[in-house]
Formats: sequence, C-alpha cells, structure tokens
Amino acid sequence: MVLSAAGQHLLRVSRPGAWGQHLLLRVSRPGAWGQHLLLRVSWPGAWGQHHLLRGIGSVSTTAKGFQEKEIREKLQAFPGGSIDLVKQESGIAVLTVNNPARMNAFSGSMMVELEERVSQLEEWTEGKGLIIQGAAGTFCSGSDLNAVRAMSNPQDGMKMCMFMQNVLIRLLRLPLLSVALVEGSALGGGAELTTACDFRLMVPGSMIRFVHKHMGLVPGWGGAARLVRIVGSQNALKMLSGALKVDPEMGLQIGLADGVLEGSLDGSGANALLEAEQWLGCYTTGPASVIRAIKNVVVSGRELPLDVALRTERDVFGTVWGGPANLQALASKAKHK
Ligand SMILES: CCC(=O)SCCNC(=O)CCNC(=O)[C@H](O)C(C)(C)COP(=O)(O)OP(=O)(O)OC[C@H]1O[C@@H](n2cnc3c(N)ncnc32)[C@H](O)[C@@H]1OP(=O)(O)O
Repeated sequence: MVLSAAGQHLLRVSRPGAWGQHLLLRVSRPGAWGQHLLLRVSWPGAWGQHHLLRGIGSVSTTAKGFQEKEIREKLQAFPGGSIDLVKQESGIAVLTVNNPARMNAFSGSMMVELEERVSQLEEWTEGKGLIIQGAAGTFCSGSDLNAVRAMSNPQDGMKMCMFMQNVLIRLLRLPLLSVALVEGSALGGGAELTTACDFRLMVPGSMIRFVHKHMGLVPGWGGAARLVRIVGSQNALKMLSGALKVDPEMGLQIGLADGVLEGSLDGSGANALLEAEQWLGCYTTGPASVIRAIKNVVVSGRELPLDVALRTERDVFGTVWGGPANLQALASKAKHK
C-alpha cells in the first residue's frame, strides 16, 4: 500500500492472467467530509470484449453501493421534468433534458432518471452516437434551485454531488461519440453536463457559463476536472473565476466548442438537431464495433496511466482484428486516396 501526497491510500494488486491486469484500489478520505469513504475500483480489461472500458468507471460506495437507495429516495422527493431518450435506427440516440418551465433545470427525479438513461445506453450494444439537447430551445440551467435550497445542508449536497459525478463520468465513458447540442443557455450544472460529452456544438446566441462562483459554489459534478482537460487550466481558471459567458466564437477559440451550427429556423430546435445529427454522422459512419472501439481506446488513453492504456488498447485491438469489418476491408482491397 502506498500513501500518496494527497493523503490517499493507493493499493495496487497484480492479478495473474493472460494480460497481467491490475486491480487498483483507491481509498480517499476527503477532509471536510470525513464521514464519507470513497472506494474506486479500476480493472481495465477485466470486462471481456464488450465491456472493456466499464472497468475504469468510478464506483463510489455512496453512489453505486449501499447508500444509493438513500440518495435516490432523497432526490425523488424533488420531482418535475423528465429525461427522455430516443434510440434511433441510425445508431445515434437523442437524450432530451426536459423541464422547460424551469429552463430545463435538473430536479431530483431528473437526476435519478439520467442515471437510468445512462444505464440503458450502457446496455445499447448497437449504439454509435449520442446527442444531448435541452427541450424548447435552451440547454439546461443547472440544478433546480428549489431542490438546491431544500438540500442546502452539507450532507445532502455531498450526496447529490457524488451521485451526479458518478452518473456524468459514466456518461462520458459510454462507448458512444457524444455531443452536447447547446442552444440558449448551459448554466451551472448545465455547463458541467456539456463537459461530460465528447463534443460541444453551439448555435448562434447560445452560451456556456459556469455561474457557480456567483452562487458561492464551485463545480461539483466533475465539471471543473473535465473543463481543465478540455480547455487547459488557464482558460478554465478564467471561465470559473470570471463566470465568463462563453459564446460560440469564444467557444471555438478556446476549444470548448467543436463547431457552430446555423441553428433553429423556427425556434423548435428541429433544425439544430438535424444539423447536429449530420455533423455527428461524419464520425459515426461505419460499423458500431469499430466506432465503439475507437471511443474506448481514446477514453483509456485519456484516463489511464500509459502502461495500462497500452494494455487496454491491445485488448480493444483484439476485438476488431480479424473481425467482420476488418475482413471486409481486406477483401475489398480498400484504397485510402
Ligand atoms: C450545480 C450547481 C448549479 O447548477 S446551481 C444553479 C445554477 N443556475 C442558475 O442559477 C440559473 C438561474 N436562472 C437564471 O439565471 C435565469 O432564470 C435564466 C436561466 C438565465 C433564464 O432567464 P429568463 O430567460 O429571464 O427566464 P426566467 O428567469 O424568467 O426563468 C423562467 C423560469 O425558470 C425558472 N428557472 C430558471 N432557472 C432555474 C433553476 N436553475 N432552478 C429552478 N428554476 C429555474 C425561473 O425561476 C422562472 O420560473 P418562474 O416563471 O418565475 O416560475
């Protein structure tokens, strides 16, 4: 066992097996929240050919273990809105944050529904892409302030934070290419949600804004950690400390936005969704097995130490080498001019 500088106990256990996989146990004891004990189990490669990357999913005792029922019950006490999922024949699913009366703010029940939709997407083996949008022409205004007020004690706040961190990291690690389609505003937790997607597309007039500072907060759904990785620490620091309004132009400039769409012609959002589907279609063309493998090697490259990422890449490679798409390409003597 190794005690890290941050006071975390790191335990590395070698597991004998074909690929010499490792079981990494991280036990952290966050100071101010001493009553919580987080357990993270990473076991890349231990999931067989179809679930390789699930192994690096963060599993905390609060969000997925014995306290999950308690958290879910607590969140369900704040109902309203819905999270709607449509899985399409094209292999691209559309997830809609639907609470327009509150600018698509996340009620407690919507947080629980988001977890259920992520579970459904984890089981969707034919999927290649995912678009996340808000209903009625705006993305999401973060957590529902009515729920926030009612849960403003530290214990409840911490539970919600752990629940959402866990859901959003599972969302980001899905073997699907994911896009946040930002119309209107993505504020607070809504801005954090955009960082749990691989790509962000913005329409003219839209903005992504981490308003946490103005609420006396910092991001807690994992948004800061992901933002630093997307735009770098300098830009992240400016965005968080200035609660900057990031419009499409600035989004492109700092690498937060991956594209700017023309946007909705009639305010229904239909045109923007069509454009986003076309944009994503350029990357999801091809067999699901290959697209999903691409996402998996990128996630492992981003999140795992190099030696483990290389091993995971080898395992993922093994799932496509000699597979139908590979054999078909060889037979067709494909040229790449
Ligand atoms: C994880 C940490 C967090 O996410 S903390 C939450 C961060 N978000 C916020 O503070 C958003 C606060 N809301 C706003 O700034 C504005 O409402 C925005 C979204 C810019 C929209 O402004 P505007 O177009 O003028 O509409 P409005 O203010 O009249 O809002 C329409 C109705 O929606 C509601 N609403 C909006 N956001 C939330 C929210 N986060 N939670 C609960 N309700 C929200 C407004 O209260 C308003 O409701 P009502 O029509 O007055 O009943």
